[in-house]
Amino acid sequence: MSQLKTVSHIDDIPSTPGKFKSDKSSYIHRLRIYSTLSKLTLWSSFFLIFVLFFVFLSRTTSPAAAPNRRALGDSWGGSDWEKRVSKSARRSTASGFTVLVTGAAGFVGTHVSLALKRRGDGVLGLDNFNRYYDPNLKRARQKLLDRAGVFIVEGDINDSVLLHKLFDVVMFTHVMHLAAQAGVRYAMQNPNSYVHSNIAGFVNLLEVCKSANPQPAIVWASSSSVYGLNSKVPFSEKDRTDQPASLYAATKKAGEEIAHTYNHIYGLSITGLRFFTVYGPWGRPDMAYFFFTKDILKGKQITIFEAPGHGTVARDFTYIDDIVKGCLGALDTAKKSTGSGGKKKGAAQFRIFNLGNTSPVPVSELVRILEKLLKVKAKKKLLPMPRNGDVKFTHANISLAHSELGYRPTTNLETGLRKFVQWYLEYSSGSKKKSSW
Ligand SMILES: O=C(O)[C@H]1O[C@H](OP(=O)(O)OP(=O)(O)OC[C@H]2O[C@@H](n3ccc(=O)[nH]c3=O)[C@H](O)[C@@H]2O)[C@H](O)[C@@H](O)[C@@H]1O
Repeated sequence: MSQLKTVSHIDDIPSTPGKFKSDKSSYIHRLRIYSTLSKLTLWSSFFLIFVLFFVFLSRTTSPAAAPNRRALGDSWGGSDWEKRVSKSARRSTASGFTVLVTGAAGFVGTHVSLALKRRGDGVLGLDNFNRYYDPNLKRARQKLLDRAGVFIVEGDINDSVLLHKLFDVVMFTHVMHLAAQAGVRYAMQNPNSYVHSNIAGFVNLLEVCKSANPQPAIVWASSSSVYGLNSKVPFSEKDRTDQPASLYAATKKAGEEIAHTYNHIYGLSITGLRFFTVYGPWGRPDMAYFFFTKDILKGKQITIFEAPGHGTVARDFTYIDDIVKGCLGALDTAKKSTGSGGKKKGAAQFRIFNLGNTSPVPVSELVRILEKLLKVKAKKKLLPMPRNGDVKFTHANISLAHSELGYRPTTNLETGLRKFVQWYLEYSSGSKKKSSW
């Protein structure tokens, strides 16, 4: 009924709206009011959504949002906390550095923090203890650092309020930036976490460093994955890095470019280190050498990727102690930043180095060594390398790191894996009940 009515009234609306006379039909007049009202409602809704969107954006990006995040669970602040921070950052030798290590509960972060503390530098850790892999392992590393006198602040590099606070409490001479979303293949499952940590988090950290007074020198972890689909080996720092094979690689490459702008505009001294498949005790359970060990011991099948035409996939596996030496070499040769309070005062150092083993090993050989060390035959399945971010091989040219940092890796894969397996067996037997890995 009502539909019919509406249609009949619509028939009354003149075809030339400009000539419409209000006194001709009160119904049409009402219709115009309704239509104006509904337009108004529509536009006010748009306006409201627009305003809400910007309120949301400012809360998530501005430093003012951080206290709310604190209320939701971050655990920092207070005088006891500040005392712990200062104590951990206190160096024990007059010439020592004061280093903020981001990602300190991570694999490389733990080893670098321990090495710095051991030689007398002041070290403060920062880590968000995310769940990318078993947090129990991160907590175990935290205990190790705690025993060595390194305190890890729990927080995210995206929290600028926290970062500013740390720089208020401690005058850092250096930042060793190792916090990142790692892993090549996981980038297809959770791309945003790479943008969040490796791009947004890095920019946030650089923003705080640039406005610190004095500015610290920064050494940070890039990746061998920036060489992407390059086929010329060994990979040199002079080679192109514009064909990444994964989003992970692309975010590390973006990090290198971002670092350059902060060096150029603000005078921050920045050194990027391209790590080549780092392995060793306290390593990452998401990496092949680690889960191959676990699966071989459990009698579970492992998958070995092959390049097209049954070709070999190889990696320049680099032992953690060699990487630590490279990191310390980079810190020791880092020149001071030249800016202060956000203003550049002169050109600052900008460097990029490969830190590899310069001796690539096929993945099938890695498995053979593990079988020998574990005394268990692996159940192997060969599969063509999926198109999920992997590259066929990596191989570092390390002559630049050798001449500038004194970097000289000394651990071959078998020696390094032996140390890893020894640690793995001890750790897994001690933490079987606590951990899921
Ligand atoms: O050097 C780097 O830049 C990168 O090294 C590793 O990445 P990746 O070399 O891919 O290390 P794994 O994931 O441990 O893989 C090692 C090798 O095992 C192979 N693999 C992996 C998984 C698997 O199930 N089967 C298999 O054959 C991969 O194709 C690769 O050749 C790290 O995971 C990255 O975070 C790091 O930045």
